Amino acid sequence: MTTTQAPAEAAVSLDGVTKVYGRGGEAVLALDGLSLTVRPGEFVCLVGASGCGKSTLLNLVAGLDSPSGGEITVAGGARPGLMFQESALFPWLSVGANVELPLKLRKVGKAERRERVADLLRTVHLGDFGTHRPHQLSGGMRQRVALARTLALDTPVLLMDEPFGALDAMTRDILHDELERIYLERELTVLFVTHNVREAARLADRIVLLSSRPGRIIHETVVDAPRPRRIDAPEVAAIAADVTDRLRREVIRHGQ
Ligand SMILES: Nc1ncnc2c1ncn2[C@@H]1O[C@H](COP(=O)(O)OP(=O)(O)OP(=O)(O)O)[C@@H](O)[C@H]1O
Repeated sequence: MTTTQAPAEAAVSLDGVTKVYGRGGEAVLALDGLSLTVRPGEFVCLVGASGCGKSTLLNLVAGLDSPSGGEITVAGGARPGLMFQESALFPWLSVGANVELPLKLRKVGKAERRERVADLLRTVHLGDFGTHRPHQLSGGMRQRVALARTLALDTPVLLMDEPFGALDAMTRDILHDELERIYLERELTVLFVTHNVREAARLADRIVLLSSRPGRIIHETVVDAPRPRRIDAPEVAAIAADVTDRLRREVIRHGQ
């Protein structure tokens, strides 16, 4: 595994990262010499056609899999927190116990755990739901719990793989506001995968567009519109339209 100390100016860096699944005639080249530096406190959204290697990239940075070539560095050697489209909560545990789990695993004492869980649930506006079970919550609330659980890891780097992809537009909109508030308050670094170009323009400091497989970076857009942005703001729409055009050209070029 090539997760080592990142240079001071990078929270996450990928240097010439290649990922091949399988071998021989069956081999799939998912990422092809991809280099990317994410600065501390930066919010980077990754967009690209289906199957271009976005989840592969996040899984490699999360340390769930190893690159076939190249190097990945994460600041401080800390393991980033990872959130998916599915909340992946333990259904037999209460909301509070789900959030408490990372603290328990780190052997945080009972009194401090209780305090931290209450604080984290308040942070995601679920202060009154600690004793509920995940199935009693809506999809948006479950993603809030998943976010609280990820924050309990105390990691400065958050990796998010389509975390709001299964939610309705209104819930997603509210969660954009919540995530942005938490990201700013806690000075997090976020690497966020999405199919939704508008969502990327709403949230990102920088949108990184990947080619169709094998994934390479084909364009980067710096989004300097002030925060908070509305998803229907003209500047968000203009950026989304530009990125969508580029993505469409790439999908056509690739013959999908
Ligand atoms: N374990 C695996 N074994 C073989 N091929 C894989 C494996 N995981 C992913 N792939 C392939 O690697 C490519 C990249 O997959 P990945 O899931 O990273 O893409 P993605 O951009 O996240 O896709 P989507 O947008 O559809 O979620 C795809 O062609 C996929 O089929």
